[in-house]
Amino acid sequence: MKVYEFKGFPNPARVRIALAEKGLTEAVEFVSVDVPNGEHKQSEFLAKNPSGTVPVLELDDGTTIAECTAITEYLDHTSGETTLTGRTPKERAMIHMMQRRAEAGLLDAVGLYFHHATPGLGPDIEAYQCSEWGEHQRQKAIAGMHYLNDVLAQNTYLAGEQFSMADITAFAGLVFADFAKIEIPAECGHLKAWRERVSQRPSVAG
Ligand SMILES: N[C@@H](CCC(=O)N[C@@H](CS(=O)(=O)O)C(=O)NCC(=O)O)C(=O)O
Repeated sequence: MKVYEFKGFPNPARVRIALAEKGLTEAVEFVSVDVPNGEHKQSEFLAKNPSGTVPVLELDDGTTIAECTAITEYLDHTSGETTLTGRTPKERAMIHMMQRRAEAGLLDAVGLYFHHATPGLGPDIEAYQCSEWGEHQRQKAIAGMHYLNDVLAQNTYLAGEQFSMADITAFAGLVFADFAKIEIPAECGHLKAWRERVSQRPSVAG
């Protein structure tokens, strides 16, 4: 298997954490895509992922899988118990619900702020920007942090008492927030404690 990525970027980090959690890091070849210089928008990469984003998992039979949740589903079912995406119907539903809330309410909101209200990846890649929309997304990301903080006041992890794909998404969202200079509100103590807990995991600490 190959993973096309730009190391250190938030969404590729989601797949790297999932790989490490499943003990599959050594099973893949990482292929660097020069996102800052637009390689992901060239025809050769677009043939692998028409969305023009990283990461992409390429199987040995040539199948290409984009979207971190899809890649994580594949990896989770490739090695051992489905620890990241749920073992029972209820676990799976809760994990997918909380993953989507962390993705839409934090990670993607930070991404939209980055792309629309900052220079983002530069004028050659950011073909369309709307700074007002970007600023709205920054506010949405902060609201998302407060929501996740409230969830973590009741739960050890976002979907309950076990670490899951939802936590990986939220952790990447905070990585992106740091990069975009969106601070976790001081009153979000539960979110900060959860982040510290997650950052101690071998899959995250590296
Ligand atoms: N929903 C996608 C998001 C992927 C994504 O947006 N990747 C970013 C990299 S990251 O910085 O967000 O991690 C990208 O390729 N961006 C390229 C671009 O926006 O031109 C997924 O789950 O993989």
